[in-house]
Amino acid sequence: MAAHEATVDSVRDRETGVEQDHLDQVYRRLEEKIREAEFLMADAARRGQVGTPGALAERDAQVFRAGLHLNRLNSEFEDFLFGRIDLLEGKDGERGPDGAFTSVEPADGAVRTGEDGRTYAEIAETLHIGRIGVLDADYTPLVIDWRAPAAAPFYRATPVDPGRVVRRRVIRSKGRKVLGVEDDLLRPEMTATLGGEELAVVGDGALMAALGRARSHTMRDIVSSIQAEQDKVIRAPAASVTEVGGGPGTGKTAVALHRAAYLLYQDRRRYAGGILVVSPTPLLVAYTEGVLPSLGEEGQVAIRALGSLVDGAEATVYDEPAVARVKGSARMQAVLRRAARGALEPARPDSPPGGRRGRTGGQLSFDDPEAGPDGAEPAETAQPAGPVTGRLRVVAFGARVELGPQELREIRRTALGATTPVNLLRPRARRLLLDALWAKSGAAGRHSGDPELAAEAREAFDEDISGEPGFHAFLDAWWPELTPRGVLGAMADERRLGRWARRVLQPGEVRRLARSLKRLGPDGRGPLSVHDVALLDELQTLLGTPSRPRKRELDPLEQLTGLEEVTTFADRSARRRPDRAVEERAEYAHVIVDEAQDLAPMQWRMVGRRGRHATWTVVGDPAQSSWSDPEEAAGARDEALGSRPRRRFTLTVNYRNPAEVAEVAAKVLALAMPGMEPPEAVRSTGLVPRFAVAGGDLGAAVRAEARRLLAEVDGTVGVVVAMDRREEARAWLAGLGERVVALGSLEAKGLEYDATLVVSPAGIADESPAGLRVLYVALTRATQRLTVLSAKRDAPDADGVPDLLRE
Ligand SMILES: Nc1ncnc2c1ncn2[C@@H]1O[C@H](COP(=O)(O)OP(=O)(O)OP(=O)(O)O)[C@@H](O)[C@H]1O
Repeated sequence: MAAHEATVDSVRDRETGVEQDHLDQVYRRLEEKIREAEFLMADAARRGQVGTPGALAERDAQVFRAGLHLNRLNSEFEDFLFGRIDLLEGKDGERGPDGAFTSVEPADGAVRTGEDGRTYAEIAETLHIGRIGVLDADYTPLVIDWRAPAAAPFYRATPVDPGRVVRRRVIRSKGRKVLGVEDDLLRPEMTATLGGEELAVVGDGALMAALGRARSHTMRDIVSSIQAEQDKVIRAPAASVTEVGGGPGTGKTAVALHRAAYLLYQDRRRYAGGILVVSPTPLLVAYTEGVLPSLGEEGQVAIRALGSLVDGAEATVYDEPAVARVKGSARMQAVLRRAARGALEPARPDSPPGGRRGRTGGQLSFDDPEAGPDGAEPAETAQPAGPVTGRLRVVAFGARVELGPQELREIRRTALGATTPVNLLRPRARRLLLDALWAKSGAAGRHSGDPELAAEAREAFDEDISGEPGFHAFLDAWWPELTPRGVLGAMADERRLGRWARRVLQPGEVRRLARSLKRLGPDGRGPLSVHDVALLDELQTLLGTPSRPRKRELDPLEQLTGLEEVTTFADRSARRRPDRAVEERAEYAHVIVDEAQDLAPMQWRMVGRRGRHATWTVVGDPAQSSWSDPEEAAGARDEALGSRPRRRFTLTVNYRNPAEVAEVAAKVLALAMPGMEPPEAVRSTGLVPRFAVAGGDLGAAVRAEARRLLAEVDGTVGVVVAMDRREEARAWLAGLGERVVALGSLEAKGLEYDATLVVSPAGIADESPAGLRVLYVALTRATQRLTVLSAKRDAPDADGVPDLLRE
């Protein structure tokens, strides 16, 4: 036995040494490339001193390329090299651009059958797979980029369909040191030789080793162990819409992120238009945002939480479920459309119209246009008259001309008759006012016989009136520039909101919505919820932004030399905003939606606007949806994705939860979505979930159980409570260290922990109509251990199993 172990160890050491030699060779080559890049930089600097425009432009281009190259080479990734495949001879002898042979099928004579009936073959090609491709000086591939076609067999080959792959090896390394190797034999029946020696096989299960590893608060890439069904999604063609379904832990998020890196590799030029990854929560953004840099991709991908999609807005609060249901509903479109127009009118006679930007109006030479007894629209004219009354008076051609409330109302109605965004209608409104004043002045009649004279007189009239400060002040107050936040703030007035929501929302819904929007304050600047952000985006579209002349401040040196046309890579990098690698774009070339099942209709509209001309990858699991009206959301999703053809994939294996945890979660799935099959858990740990019951002091019980879990696992512990218990739970866990976090049920989405403590399942299930699905999410976060802690309302049995989780 001891002798056998010694042999295994020596094979392992020898094979580790083989890979160490290869990695050393790779680093020698990388060092050469770094020296080349540095030389290019220095050379470019010399050219810069020559100073002719041609030399400067050339310098810039060279510095840009060399800088990019250096950046990539200098970042020493963990697991830079992570894979190797040993291949049979291919059918045709052609090499691809990465230097590897292209054929997938073995050549006819690649495998011999011996007299003993066994099969034999010689390995014809060995490829190493890593995060970026490296060619030797003679163009032989030292490392193949994981996204290159030649790397696909590393992920795709299975014993049933091995193609040319005989042995697949996962190499573990740190910096420049190879730590170990793990092999899979794809043709175990075959005796294969490499350089005359029989192919060695080391270890079993690189995937299992990866899955068993302790978790931290950031997600790792899965580049060395992507599974075949996942690889198909990652490499699916970019065109139109790719939809990916699959239960918890099947790798949907991981696959979506790897797909972003793959698409950039495939067609960098096309995706220079940017890739947007939309995540439901900032916590999930923080958890996932390190994955792309670890794959060597940063610049073109923006990962944004739903509450951070609108420039300048950041959601910091949650709405209670009943309010969220109203704000997220597609019905809000109609309410916002009316609010965007209705907010032009003052709420009260002594206050400016809702949401106006800028000036206060000062001494206005006009009267409140909405006052007067003859309102054709009683709802909008219900404002009592006040210090500002409803008339516009100007002096033209020495005579007073006046427009009364009814005329002004007519003019506004005509101006609003166009579908153009409200703020962009101001010039039209101004023109209509001038038309009306002109007509009323009677001047048109005086020149009726001479159109040329009439046109001249009209021009002079317009100039006169427009030049009057009183006319400007009137226009500013009567048709102010509205802001989305301002309109949202105006909707906090229940009476006005009631008018705008008539026949769309129920009175109870209006009351709840207005109450919630009070948080924004009268100017709309208060804290926003995730759902408010989608409303702001809708309003932005309805209101529009009038164009303003842009001032660009020129560096005095630039003015002298015209040098602003020539910048270096370093200049541009320095100008980049430090907090956001990618400038906020209005639209993207590809949009990836993670946890798509959670998007409310208004959020789909917001995301849809960012991908009107994009290709899409949409990943999600309906069984985990926290949105209460899936049908309404499906309609909005269809609208956002349009008529593009769809390609659908389903991931079937749960890589996160051990079978013991998955079994408990499946009980809730059966209640939440009867008939839906859970994904199959890939491993089992023998660690049965614990059921505990809290006595009188729930906080003490949570703290004690969290302590116990912290002692049992090396990594993280997530404590999931109902949303309204979040603050309390944070206090319960105070001082227990950074490995443990308290999460509201909606915040647990997409995350995972070594151990999870789910507190009062019934409390979570009763939170909203989607509560059971939210509970299913909570129960599927653990990679090793799960404890369910019941309170009285959970009606636990003698074993502590709550009512919801019993057979
Ligand atoms: N091929 C793989 N190799 C190693 N780990 C994997 C693999 N596929 C998935 N995992 C791991 O499984 C866990 C779950 O993956 P991920 O979060 O992407 O799943 P998900 O389908 O998005 O889950 P959920 O629907 O619950 O959010 C992660 O830790 C991920 O790294």
